[in-house]
Amino acid sequence: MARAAAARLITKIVDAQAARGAASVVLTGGRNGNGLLAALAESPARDAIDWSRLDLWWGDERFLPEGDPERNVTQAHKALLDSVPLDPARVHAMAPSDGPHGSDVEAAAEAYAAELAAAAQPENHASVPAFDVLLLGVGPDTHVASLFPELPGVRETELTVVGVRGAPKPPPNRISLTLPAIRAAREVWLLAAGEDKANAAAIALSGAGEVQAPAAGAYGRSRTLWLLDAAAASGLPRELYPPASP
Ligand SMILES: O=C1O[C@H](COP(=O)(O)O)[C@@H](O)[C@H](O)[C@H]1O
Repeated sequence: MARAAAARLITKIVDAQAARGAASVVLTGGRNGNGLLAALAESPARDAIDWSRLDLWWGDERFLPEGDPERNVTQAHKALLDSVPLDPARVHAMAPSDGPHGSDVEAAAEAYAAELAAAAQPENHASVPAFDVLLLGVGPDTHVASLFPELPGVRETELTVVGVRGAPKPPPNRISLTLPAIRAAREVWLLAAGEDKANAAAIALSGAGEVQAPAAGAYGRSRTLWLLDAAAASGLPRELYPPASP
């Protein structure tokens, strides 16, 4: 799944750069997101990307000190970013808990919302850029980014970025794009690999509400793709399950 998703992402970035001069991708943390980045790092086709014309954003961040090994940005650097010639000014990490906003997670969220708004194209009448691809790892509890079932973040309809407190998965403090910001992306790709994602995929794709199953509320303006391996797809309703190959 990671290799297939990486191949798709390379093509999408190259196409966006050809069409619009630059591409923008929102990264996700977690096992599936980092697996995709590691597969991209290993792919010889990665050289087709003009890395200096790629904007990278994050869908969420674990609010921890700079360089903490559990931060999504730290893991992304290790998996891929340190090995490609990105323009550092185009790598838009969320603030750490020992950064300019200290431990104030709401202030850090507000600052990221301002950075997104400054990069938004006025013609789109949105307060975030029209991301080419927004990646989301689906958690076993159906969370996406740091929007967890029933927590206030998933109910947010005005703000584009929220501070999250009391997340059921450590660490409790996080920063997350909201569903309205996620839905401003041209394409949203949800990644689910492994048996522990089977229930989450089945629930989100069976008509669940987004407050109970945040993954159900994540979709893009032009396209929404669920990229699953066989184990994660094993609980899908029969009509969604791909026909067996001959
Ligand atoms: O904590 C997080 O978890 C989710 C999913 O992670 P996984 O390891 O279960 O694949 C991830 O999407 C999110 O970005 C991250 O902060």
